[in-house]
Amino acid sequence: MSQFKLFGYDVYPKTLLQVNVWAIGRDPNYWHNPEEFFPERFADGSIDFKGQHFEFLPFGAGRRTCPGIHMGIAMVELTLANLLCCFDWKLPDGMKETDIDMDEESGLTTHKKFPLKLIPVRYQWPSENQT
Ligand code: HEM
Repeated sequence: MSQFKLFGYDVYPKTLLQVNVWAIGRDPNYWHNPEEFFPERFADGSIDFKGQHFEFLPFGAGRRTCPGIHMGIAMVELTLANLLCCFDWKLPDGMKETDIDMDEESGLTTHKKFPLKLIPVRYQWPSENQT
């Protein structure tokens, strides 16, 4: 790769560029209330996570995109689906939804700063009540 200019900056061969996808994913020019935890924002939209929509790149994009994308999605979906299918979830006594702290820990991967504490209540399938 030869030297080129990007937004007025000279980029030299062998320069390591890091794309700040964290900031892109919170850019108010592209996201309504970006800091709000609102997964429903994806429900009716056309934006997905496969690297074609540059405002949302959890798996990167292009030639170095994550090769484990399908395994990653399967693991997350399977785990979440089982947790939601087998249990109802309630907050500990005295805690409200607005008390949930969504702050993040910084690091190579993002973790919640304070663990989510929920109480699982085993879901009773209608067929289990039949004797
Ligand atoms: C939800 C789960 C996962 C997420 C969010 C994720 C995310 C990412 C991201 C953002 C990158 C960097 C892409 C880039 O530089 O543009 C990456 C790279 C990579 N991921 Fe994943 N990943 C996940 C699961 C997995 C799994 C399950 C595997 C393997 C079994 C895997 C293997 C890799 C490898 C080998 C790379 C380096 C690719 C390269 O540099 O050419 N990932 N991943």
